[in-house]
Amino acid sequence: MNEQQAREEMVRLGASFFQRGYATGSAGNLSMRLEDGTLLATPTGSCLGELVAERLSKVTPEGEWIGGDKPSKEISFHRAIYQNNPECGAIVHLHCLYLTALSCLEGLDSKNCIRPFTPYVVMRVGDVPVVPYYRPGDPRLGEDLAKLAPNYRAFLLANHGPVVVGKTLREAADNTEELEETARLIFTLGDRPIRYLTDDEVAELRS
Ligand SMILES: O=C(CO)COP(=O)(O)O
Ligand SMILES: [Zn+2]
Repeated sequence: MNEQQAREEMVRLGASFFQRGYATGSAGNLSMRLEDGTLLATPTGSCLGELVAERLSKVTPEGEWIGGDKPSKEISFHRAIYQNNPECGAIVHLHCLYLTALSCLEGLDSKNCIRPFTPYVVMRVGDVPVVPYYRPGDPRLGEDLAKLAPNYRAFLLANHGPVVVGKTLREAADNTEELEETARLIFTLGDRPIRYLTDDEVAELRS
């Protein structure tokens, strides 16, 4: 995918998230790694429903802003993930309703906040560790994500929302939606006893 195609894909998927209620107001940010290693990211304060291809931010892997509008305040955690996961080609961060609600619960398992009860999360994403709460834009988000990045494809920022990686923006978007639907199932099931997948069932999905 060339740079122009990447820009158009980011605008299209941002609008798709916004139109379907996964993104509201100016919350959330998206990024992609271009073929030459530079990063394309949504500008700070931008509405994902109204992105403009020519105004998307360009940033070097070292963090220098080289084009477009001022990048997201979370660009440092996006960079931290790219630097520590060579397979990562795109990142989605949203404040979508159910995953953000999950991120506000006490007592989450910080190694994996979504104990498997449906197969697709296991097949597409795997375990989802929790990053402790820091204010948006805090450099400690990047420090913690840098350590987790080599081993996971999604993360939940406590009291904030999900961060999901993919080889492509499409893959990161699909995985975000899978996780959001799973969080919705968690709240839909509520206090009813869940039959979680057994260790053998999870192992079969991972193999
Ligand atoms: O989600 C956000 C902060 O966590 C939005 O911030 P930006 O508008 O700077 O991308
Ligand atoms: Zn955020």
